[in-house]
Amino acid sequence: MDRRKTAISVVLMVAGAAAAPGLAAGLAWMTNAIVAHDPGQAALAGIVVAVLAVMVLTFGHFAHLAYFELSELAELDFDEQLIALSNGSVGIEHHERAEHADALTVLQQESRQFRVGLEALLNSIGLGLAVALTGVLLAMVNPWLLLLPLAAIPPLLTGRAAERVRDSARTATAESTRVALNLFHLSTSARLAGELRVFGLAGELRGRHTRLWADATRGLWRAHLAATWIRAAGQVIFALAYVGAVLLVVRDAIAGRRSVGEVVLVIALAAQVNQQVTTAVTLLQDLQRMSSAYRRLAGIRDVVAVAAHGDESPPDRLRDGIRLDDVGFTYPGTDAKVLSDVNLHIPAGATAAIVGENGAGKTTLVKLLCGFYRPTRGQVLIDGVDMRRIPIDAWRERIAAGFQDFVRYEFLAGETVGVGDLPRLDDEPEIRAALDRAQGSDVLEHLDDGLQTQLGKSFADGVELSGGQWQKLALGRALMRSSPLLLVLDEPTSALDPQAEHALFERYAEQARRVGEATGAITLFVSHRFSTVRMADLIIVVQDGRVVEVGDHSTLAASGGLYSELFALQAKAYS
Ligand SMILES: Nc1ncnc2c1ncn2[C@@H]1O[C@H](COP(=O)(O)OP(=O)(O)OP(=O)(O)O)[C@@H](O)[C@H]1O
Repeated sequence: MDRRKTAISVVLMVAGAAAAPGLAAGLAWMTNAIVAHDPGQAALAGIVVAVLAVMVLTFGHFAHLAYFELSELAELDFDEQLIALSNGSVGIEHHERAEHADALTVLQQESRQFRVGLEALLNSIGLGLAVALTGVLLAMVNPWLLLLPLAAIPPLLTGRAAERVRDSARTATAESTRVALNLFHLSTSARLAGELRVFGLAGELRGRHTRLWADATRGLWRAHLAATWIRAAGQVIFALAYVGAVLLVVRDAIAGRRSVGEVVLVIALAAQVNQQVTTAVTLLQDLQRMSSAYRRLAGIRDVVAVAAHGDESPPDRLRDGIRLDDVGFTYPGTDAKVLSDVNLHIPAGATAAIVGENGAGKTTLVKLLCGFYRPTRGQVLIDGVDMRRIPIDAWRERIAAGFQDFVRYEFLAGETVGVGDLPRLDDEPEIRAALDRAQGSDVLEHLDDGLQTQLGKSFADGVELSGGQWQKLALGRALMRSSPLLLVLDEPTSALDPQAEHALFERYAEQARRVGEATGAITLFVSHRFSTVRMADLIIVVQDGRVVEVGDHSTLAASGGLYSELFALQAKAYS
């Protein structure tokens, strides 16, 4: 930040604000000189008035130019804090809470408020000086006139009350706004355009979007209306005081106790007090909005800042493996038990597959192992140590993961893979090796600049990939870390055809077993394809949130249980 620019802006603003009461005094001087038929004094006063008028009219704008950069930085800083807080938590539980989502929505909308609030803070310095000068000049004419600024208190109070009304309306309408924004995103995303056309959903989504905005707007409009009445009541009180002040001086002037210049001075100053009050109310609102935005930010920070406590380090290598001891789980804000009575041992070095029907709880199990959520019952033991005792950041450094709903990072192709292990972001040989392990090297053949190709439609020359190609890069990213204790693959190959998935896992499982023998690393994958699942050392069958069968393919296939049923169904479908 440029300190010189900030200093210049403060000086310009203070000078511009102080010039306003000076202008009133200059007008009084000029009027008296004219009444006294003194052309020299009148001309001099005229020049002073003109200069002050120019200062009043222009300095504020120049000051704004200078502190523009400062406001930009404030807004940027706010956005960065919001991004950091959105991703800075240990788990992701708070993302499920409606009040957290509401606070985030309001904050996203209020981002500009930090710029405005900062400008308000700077402007209040100038305003404070102008109010002080105005007070001194008024007191010089008649100390009773000092009561005039007191009449400014009711509008200030009503202004605050009005802003509170508007703020609670913003919170109350946050959900509608959030859902409407989501619909807007759905309706304008290029990726989803095809599906919307096929189902002819554009009109339906637009209709829902319009209804939600209308709901939100109605709520906000009612609050604005109430706020306007509240504010007007305060302004009326001030207007009465203004009329009283002018009458007081006019009466004195008629009685010959005041000069015409003093009448002009009081009229001009009283008008300025009115304006100062209006400005103060606006500034106060801006400051109030900024402070409530900061309060919300602090609230989010509290929710997010669940300390990454724990006094145990993750083991260098797994010896026993991972155990789930009587684990149960319910998503925050819901009542339904998604996992119950899960008792499971995944031995060190194993390649394990989780199978089960849609909604059985497979991904939830994976999320608990990644530490996104804590079990609501029981414990997850890593080599006998309760996972709660291992700082989650340290645990995450030792896991790697590929998810079905992976992220399409619009980076250079190499970086898209390299972010899987940030210290090796640009390590081309490692990136190529990871892609090779993911059997994704063929993606590079379609890219003119290989790993240096810019991906993504946000860039004019960015290359768009197919779903399967994006997924291969995501899988490469999951395989970037060289020595994770746990590699989780939650349907990361769903966009590949079954043969390709089978080939990939066959090769991968072999490597995983070799690495697993050396480091005890566990590979855990979720797949609906039994041709892949059958390769696992251990198959975990989940049904309605419970682990109902555990074993290898041949044992489970022969047992006549759920696994053999599902396996037979799929085998029949393919034959
Ligand atoms: N964030 C969430 N909040 C509340 N409930 C959830 C959440 N995510 C999943 N659920 C519920 O938990 C249950 C298990 O979901 P989960 O995603 O673990 O199933 P899954 O076995 O991985 O299914 P699929 O094969 O369809 O991916 C489902 O009933 C689902 O509705």
